[in-house]
Amino acid sequence: MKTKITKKTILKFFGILLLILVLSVLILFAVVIGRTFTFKVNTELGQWENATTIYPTLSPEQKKQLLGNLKVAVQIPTVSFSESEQNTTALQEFDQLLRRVFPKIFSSSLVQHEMVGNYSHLLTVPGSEPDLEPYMLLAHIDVVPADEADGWDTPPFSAQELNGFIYGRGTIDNKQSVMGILQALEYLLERGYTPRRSFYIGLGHDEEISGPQGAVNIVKLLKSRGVKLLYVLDEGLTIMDGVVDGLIGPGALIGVSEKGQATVKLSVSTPPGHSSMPPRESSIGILASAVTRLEKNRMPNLFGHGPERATFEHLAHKFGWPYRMVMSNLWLFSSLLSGVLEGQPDTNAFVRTTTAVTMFNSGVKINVMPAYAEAFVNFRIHSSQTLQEVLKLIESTISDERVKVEFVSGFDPLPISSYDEDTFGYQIIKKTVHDIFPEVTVSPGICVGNTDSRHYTELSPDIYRFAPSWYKPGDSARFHGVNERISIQNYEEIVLFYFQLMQNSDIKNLPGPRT
Ligand SMILES: CCCCCCCC/C=C\CCCCCCCC(=O)NCC(=O)O
Ligand SMILES: [Zn+2]
Ligand SMILES: [Zn+2]
Repeated sequence: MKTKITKKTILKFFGILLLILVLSVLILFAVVIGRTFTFKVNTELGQWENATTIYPTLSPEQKKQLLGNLKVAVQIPTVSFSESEQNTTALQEFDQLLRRVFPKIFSSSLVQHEMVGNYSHLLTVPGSEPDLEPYMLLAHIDVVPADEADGWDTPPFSAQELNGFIYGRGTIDNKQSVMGILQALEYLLERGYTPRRSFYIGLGHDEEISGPQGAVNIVKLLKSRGVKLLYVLDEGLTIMDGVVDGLIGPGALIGVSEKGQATVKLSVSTPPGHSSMPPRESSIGILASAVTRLEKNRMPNLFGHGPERATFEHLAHKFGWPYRMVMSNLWLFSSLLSGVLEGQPDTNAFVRTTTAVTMFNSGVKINVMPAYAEAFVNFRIHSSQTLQEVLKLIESTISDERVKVEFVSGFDPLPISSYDEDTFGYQIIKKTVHDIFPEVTVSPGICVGNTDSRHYTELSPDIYRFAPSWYKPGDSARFHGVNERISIQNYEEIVLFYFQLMQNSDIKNLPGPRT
């Protein structure tokens, strides 16, 4: 039998096709809108046990005292330049400062204090209930170098006050945590506090050069004592305010992992000669092209392959329209968001392995062709890539036999700590943020820099990187840059945060989800 294709059948076919198309668009639209108004992964827990026996407040005298202590801490130039270039005089002076300004801690029969690796500090505070697993707070004493000539508004080790801020190297990386943790403990001890849950405080003196003497030896000592930690909290991410378009109110990002690293040395050797008869390409030119290829061909955008997706999903309900629709529907809009994020250096660091050419040396005289040129490139590895994968990509991107590529140092990204409703450390940090900063939304994040806590993986699966410093537009340039500063009010909040965290950590069990 022959089928007859009439005009009517063709119109009918297209009619059905159009109907299917319209229906699909309507369904898609309904799903997107439905999720936009109902999507919330950031759940709150139910009724918390009250562990706050000492209310977090500061008297005017205490505010004056804690500020004075921070200033003196910033004035001591505890600079780490390299393993062989550390200011050991300053580190000794810092030790004396701690003993002087925290007399309760250093005289208390409760607190055990040990020096590790010569200048790092380990404090042990035993709890009244030894069965409760201990936790640990980390911070570091050393700072990166700072030169007033780079454009500081005040000398970097003067700790001067300007418009309600203390300026100085270390004010956000990381003396605010060192002093904040100890100040909180000092005030708790003054008010007769004894913890239920034991805890440790580790203050490294060489974090800025990877912690080979400080963190590494503290971990060795704790391991030799069979210590296991419920959670670890170190420096890291901060409270973002006004830096994420569309986010209503501030967001505290708790680093649940940190990026890996790879540092490679690139070098080119060519015969030297007279600059009046140069070859077509010099060693500098060949190396410059290789470095340019690395900068131009960035590592792939891997948004959604690591915990950075969870960051936006946990904040989704706090975004205004139309951002909220995007964040609640990343199954559809992930490439849109990843494209926007790669536009700024700080958000770009979230979505890919970053490439930073940090050193470039060559040449001896203006009329001599350079025999040798070298450059160092520092990569920060995204959670979903490995060191080996990155090294392969570097080779294939350079793809020039004249350029020697040598591996200098590196490590894989750190394991991802859990951030679900049953995870004690994450939930205690989140609760403490809410106690001290009620307007802040808490979300997991990836720490883009490295911290001493990366040495602690054998002691605990749950390592978090967060300090409650405010991070506002323009602040990214202050980390290791010029005009590092902290507001006086923020430093008071930091002391109260640790004061409350120590008490909150005394809670025995987490509440179940809110019903
Ligand atoms: C939702 C996205 C918002 C993006 C905001 C960017 C987050 C940046 C916030 C804080 C800076 C992170 C510093 C981390 C500590 C670094 C410690 C350090 O310097 N270590 C040495 C090293 O990494 O070389
Ligand atoms: Zn730091
Ligand atoms: Zn640093």
